[in-house]
Amino acid sequence: MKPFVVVKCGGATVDVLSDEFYAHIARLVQQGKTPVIVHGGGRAVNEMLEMMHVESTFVDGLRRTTQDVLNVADMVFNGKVNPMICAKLQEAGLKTIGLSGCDGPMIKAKLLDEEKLGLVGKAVQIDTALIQQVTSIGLTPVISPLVAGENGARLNMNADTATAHYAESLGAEEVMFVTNVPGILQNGEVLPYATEADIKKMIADGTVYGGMIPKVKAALQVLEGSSVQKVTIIDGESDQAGSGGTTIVKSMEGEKNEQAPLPYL
Ligand SMILES: Nc1ncnc2c1ncn2[C@@H]1O[C@H](COP(=O)(O)OP(=O)(O)O)[C@@H](O)[C@H]1O
Ligand SMILES: CC(=O)N[C@@H](CCC(=O)OP(=O)(O)O)C(=O)O
Repeated sequence: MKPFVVVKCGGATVDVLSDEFYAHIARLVQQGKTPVIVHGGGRAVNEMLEMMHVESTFVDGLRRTTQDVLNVADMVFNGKVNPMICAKLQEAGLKTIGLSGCDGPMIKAKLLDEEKLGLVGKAVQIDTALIQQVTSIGLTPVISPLVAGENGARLNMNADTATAHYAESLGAEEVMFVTNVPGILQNGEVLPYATEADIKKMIADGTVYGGMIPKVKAALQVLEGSSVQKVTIIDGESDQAGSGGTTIVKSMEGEKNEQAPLPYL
């Protein structure tokens, strides 16, 4: 089977992803890889919520989701962002299928912490057979971050977290978190590498905050006991899409990436 490369398109950058980004995804297919696109859309949801005068707040980078917020999020993710990414990938020469975690369902979830976060899901069962099936007939799946709750309910899930679940379940080779910054920044500089210990320290001292928190946690989750060999946080707006950024590694000993890093810091 062709190796899966899971690419998360962040909502902070999704409207302005460079043509080079989409060309990079098309090249992955030519190179015999199977890209799976998971997208966010947090910024577009914020804009729509503001227009509709619906309030929403974040706790450690996760959106507190009321039923009204969920309805708007569903409309924006599945009615706007997902078809837009599909159309761009089609322009780059790929055949696509738009999905959400509710299809299949691929992700079944229970409430993570109803009091604190409302209708946000925590995965209880992940089944990526649907991804295997659609990719086997040459389609590139583009997946929005809603997941299945109980009795047909939909729940919201951070797209970075959903990405980690899909990557682990698929046994992906590589995961790329594409966002609006050129990697993890520390004192204004991009870190070429970050270990688990660095990340814990940077969350504790506030260097990593907000939407970067679920991203680095998801990055560490996929490195934990799965087949994923390379996890990067990269900028999707530049014409260098697909290269550079911060590579997340478990630790510097036993480093498995082909580009052996220099002694860290
Ligand atoms: N150390 C850091 N380095 C870079 N960005 C950071 C850092 N800490 C927090 N951030 C914030 O995280 C944001 C990316 O997360 P988010 O807005 O959720 O993006 P996305 O929509 O791509 O998931 C950046 O735009 C930046 O504001
Ligand atoms: C629970 C939760 O936080 N859900 C996110 C899902 C979208 C997302 O993760 O979008 P980004 O990629 O833009 O961050 C939200 O509603 O914003």
